[in-house]
Amino acid sequence: MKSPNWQTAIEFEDITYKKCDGVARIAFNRPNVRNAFRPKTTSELYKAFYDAQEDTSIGVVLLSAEGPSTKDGVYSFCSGGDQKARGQQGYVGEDGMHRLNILEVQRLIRFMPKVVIAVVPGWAVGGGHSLHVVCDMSLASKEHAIFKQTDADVTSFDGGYGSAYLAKMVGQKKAREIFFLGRNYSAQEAYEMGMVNAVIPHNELEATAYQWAQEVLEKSPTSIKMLKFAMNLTDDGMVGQQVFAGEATRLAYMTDEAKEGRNAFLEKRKPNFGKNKWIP
Ligand SMILES: CC(C)(COP(=O)(O)OP(=O)(O)OC[C@H]1O[C@@H](n2cnc3c(N)ncnc32)[C@H](O)[C@@H]1OP(=O)(O)O)[C@@H](O)C(=O)NCCC(=O)NCCSC(=O)c1cc(O)c2ccccc2c1O
Repeated sequence: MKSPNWQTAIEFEDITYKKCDGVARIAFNRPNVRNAFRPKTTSELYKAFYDAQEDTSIGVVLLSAEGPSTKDGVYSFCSGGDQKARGQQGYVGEDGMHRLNILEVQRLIRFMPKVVIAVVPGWAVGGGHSLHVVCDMSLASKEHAIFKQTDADVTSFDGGYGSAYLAKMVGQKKAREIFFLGRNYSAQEAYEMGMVNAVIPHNELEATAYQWAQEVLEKSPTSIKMLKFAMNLTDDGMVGQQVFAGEATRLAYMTDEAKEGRNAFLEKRKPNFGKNKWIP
């Protein structure tokens, strides 16, 4: 398989954002601080994910990371919120506002009608760990990926997908161990507990992620979207139902029946949905 010819989609400071043949690649680009995110990072992530969501040629997004660190050669996916940017009520951006806007990024990943794959080349820690949890699938570097939850070290707690959804993934006991002890877990251990789809030799990680994306792109876009939303639904309550039902409405709009309903209203007549339309 030929290697992807990535083209920069939008220039950012804290992330890179590229596209190639139906795949978008969004990558953290602060490797010297283990790819910690500050408000600028999260706002750039949001813009990139939103662009990928709106681009009808894109079916899969890879959430990856640049690296390694030029200081010590260590690879990281993301080490969570930048503790230097942390203020009293959140993470403080250039506008002085205190925000927790990584949660908006999480929701975009969760609800976008496309597959998001976390490509974990190194440390996935704190809010960075939660990000891989919320992605649809995770691939991890055999040699360098390390999973760790430090929320309870720094008086933070992702009480949503980062913990409760993780517990659905790895089981209650294991999720509590991950958060309560804050230990390091290798890619293999993460795979064995069910939070990583595959452990990949480091130098094959990006190519494998691109290959997985190409396999997804061969499938029916409608099936993939409805399957993602169906699997989300049971954990997302009424919002999950709303997202799934929104797509069901779109499918209904595409029928002759829906066109007749709309046309009848516009033509100020009674709709004629025809006979024998009550399919069992
Ligand atoms: C990730 C580490 C385990 C790596 O350890 P290692 O020994 O390899 O590296 P160093 O510790 O020496 O780090 C190298 C270099 O990077 C800087 N750095 C690393 N992580 C961060 C960070 N998160 N913020 C700022 N800076 C960071 C470090 O200071 C070094 O800089 P030098 O200048 O000294 O070279 C280890 O680094 C580590 O444990 N990092 C902290 C992990 C952490 O606690 N993250 C925050 C968790 S809370 C969170 O992420 C979070 C954010 C949200 O917005 C939320 C919103 C709503 C709910 C919950 C949220 C949430 O939980």
